[in-house]
Amino acid sequence: MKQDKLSTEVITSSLAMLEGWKLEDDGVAIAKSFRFKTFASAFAFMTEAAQAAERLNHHPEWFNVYDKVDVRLTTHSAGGVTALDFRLAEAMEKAARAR
Ligand SMILES: C[C@H](O)[C@H](O)[C@H]1CNC2=NC(N)=NC(=O)C2=N1
Repeated sequence: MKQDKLSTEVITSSLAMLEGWKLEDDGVAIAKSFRFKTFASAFAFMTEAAQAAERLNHHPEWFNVYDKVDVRLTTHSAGGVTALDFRLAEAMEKAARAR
């Protein structure tokens, strides 16, 4: 399904409902740095997030070092932030809460 780029207003109000997510790169992406207790927890989070990404057919850019996972979400085909980025962000919040 073709995703439309969200307006800055919609992005800002959607971000207000998510803990710790920020607009990045002049509004092209949303990002969060997750911190876990151990590498095992961080990797379990990544496994669950990867399964959500496959279900949504929407994939994160991320970088893991030990207990930290830096996530950047953008919709490559739209060149900006779409509703899919927020659906994946919500799935990641749920996965992080389960750790
Ligand atoms: C062919 C496939 O549907 C596309 O390449 C999907 C896969 N995952 C994706 N993930 C993200 N973040 N942006 C995309 O544009 C995108 N496109």
